[in-house]
Amino acid sequence: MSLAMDWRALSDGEERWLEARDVHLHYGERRVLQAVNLRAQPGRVLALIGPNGAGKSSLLGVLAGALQPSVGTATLDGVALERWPATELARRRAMLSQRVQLGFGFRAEEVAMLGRSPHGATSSRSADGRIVEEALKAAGAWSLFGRNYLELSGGEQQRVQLARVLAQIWDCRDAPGWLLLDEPEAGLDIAHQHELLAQARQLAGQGFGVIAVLHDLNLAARYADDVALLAQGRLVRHGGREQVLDAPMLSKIYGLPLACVRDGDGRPLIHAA
Ligand SMILES: Nc1ncnc2c1ncn2[C@@H]1O[C@H](COP(=O)(O)OP(=O)(O)OP(=O)(O)O)[C@@H](O)[C@H]1O
Repeated sequence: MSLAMDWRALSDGEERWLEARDVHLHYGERRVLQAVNLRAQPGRVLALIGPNGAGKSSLLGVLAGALQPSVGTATLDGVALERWPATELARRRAMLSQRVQLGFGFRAEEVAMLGRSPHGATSSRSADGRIVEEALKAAGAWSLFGRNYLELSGGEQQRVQLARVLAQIWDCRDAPGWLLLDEPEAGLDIAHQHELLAQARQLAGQGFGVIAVLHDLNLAARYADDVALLAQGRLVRHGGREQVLDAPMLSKIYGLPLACVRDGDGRPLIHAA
């Protein structure tokens, strides 16, 4: 994989992060997020965890610029997301949503090519074709080349969608790209779950910022650098995975007795006690 990351040469003083600043979000009368302050750093994987309905997808939507907070703001590089030109923002961050419906029988590579649409004026067809090939390979979807998307299994479709979002931010050059994943492991078998998150880790190693909503605490323990725990719309804890994946705290938040053991590499493994 070849990714140019000239942004590393930028001065340390630059605000190169994705941030929620005092974010409140309401759906009508329903209060979904309250006073959330969260800063995600490029080069790291941040897992958003918490019970059903805690507000994880909503927060991801705010950080993607897809949802406008009722109060507060989300910023990229210190600039409010709503002030970013749509095309510029699309080149910098890509979001893999939980359920992506497609009405047409596109082939897998055509779906991945949709990720290149924000680059129309600045990228050649041959460059786009090469990037789509690399993205399909990175997403474990190269074997699906030529297949009708509507005839793929849910997990196969998920891998093609991952290729689409990878293709969207593949060639970020001037600043770190951001990959926002909403329950990316849903519908994937265990091998592909680990493959996807290993890929996310690899991208973080190359300077991308990755934020993933994860229900599986052990995937978070294995692949995340940082973890943000949400409950009832509030950010309960945010920090390194060792700090946040704390069995007593998680037991309280999830309402289930949980215990923590260590795997052979010393990483926490959370299980029902
Ligand atoms: N479009 C909407 N209209 C009204 N309420 C909504 C809407 N979307 C989400 N909600 C509500 O907002 C709250 C937070 O939802 P959200 O999907 O962000 O939670 P979550 O932590 O991602 O949940 P899950 O783990 O179940 O996916 C829930 O109570 C949900 O019912």
